[in-house]
Amino acid sequence: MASELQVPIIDISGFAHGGQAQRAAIAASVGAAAREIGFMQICGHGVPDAAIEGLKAAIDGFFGLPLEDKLRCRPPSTEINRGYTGLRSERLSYSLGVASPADLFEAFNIGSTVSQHPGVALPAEHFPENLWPQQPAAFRAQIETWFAEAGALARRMTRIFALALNLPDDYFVPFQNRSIDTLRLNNYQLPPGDTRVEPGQMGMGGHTDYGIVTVLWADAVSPGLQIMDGDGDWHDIVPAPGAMLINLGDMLARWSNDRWRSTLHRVLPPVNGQGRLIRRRSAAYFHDGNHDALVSCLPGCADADHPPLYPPVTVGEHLSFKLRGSRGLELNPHSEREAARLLSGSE
Ligand SMILES: O=C(O)CCC(=O)C(=O)O
Ligand SMILES: [Fe+2]
Repeated sequence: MASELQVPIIDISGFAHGGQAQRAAIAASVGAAAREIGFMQICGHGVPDAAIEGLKAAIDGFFGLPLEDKLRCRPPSTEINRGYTGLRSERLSYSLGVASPADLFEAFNIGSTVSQHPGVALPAEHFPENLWPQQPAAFRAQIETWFAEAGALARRMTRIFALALNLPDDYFVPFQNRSIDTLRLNNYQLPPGDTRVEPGQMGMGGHTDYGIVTVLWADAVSPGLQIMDGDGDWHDIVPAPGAMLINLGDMLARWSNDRWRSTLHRVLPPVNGQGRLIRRRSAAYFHDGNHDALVSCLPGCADADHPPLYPPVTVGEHLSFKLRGSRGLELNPHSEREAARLLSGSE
């Protein structure tokens, strides 16, 4: 049985304008959560309630459309991480090279585009234009507001991370000033009467997030999100009222040589123990870093007893392998460490 794990709640409101001691105390709490769990709940995050209400309305409005309207927002190929992806079309565990049945979520993806960076040469594959639906009318404005708020919070977190790693607070800026950022709106909802769940099938299969940091808004619905601890046991996570979940991605695990965790997580199928359908929503903002940022072990995170665990990789290469797995359904052969953790975990 999965038990609930206390994910620390950290108030970061004093970070922007607080004194040195206050900033150091916040960085110490964030560093401890990054080391011990890889997930934290942030309050004092500065994201207005109205932006959260707008996000929820946009999710409800879009996913409530008839299927044929949603299918009109599908990208021309799975290589384009934009627009609508239907139920049972992705398999997140493939991003780690682990086979599983198709995931029981539908999603809508939005991201940074080439046109937002005029005069900068960026690879179109990582910055495709967005595929906005015509309806609901307010969707685009609500989602663009959320994208800006979550992106600002992600960048605020990277300053705190830098201090917690004994680096200047702007250390990560050269790795993130043209960052590939994507927002995935997730809707875990089976159509009425369709309670088919295959053995091992998940709402979203076990995976780590691919980039630097994820800002996750999620419904306080359980069973839902689970994270794996260091012993391979899964724990239910329900966000505290008003808190935003923050989890570290693979880039911070690689930079820190696994001192910090890119925690495995998954979402259980949207059906409760009695076979009743339960709906759950989430919005994951992935702050992934510049496509050409070369990520290798940070100074101070390796020594004779702790040699670097990962070869250097660019953000762009890493994302391509991961997305070819989860979206293209080609098992990723480059994630042995994380795959071994997923396979050794409890059911
Ligand atoms: O739905 C959730 O709570 C988690 C979503 C997630 O892990 C993701 O989109 O990467
Ligand atoms: Fe995730």
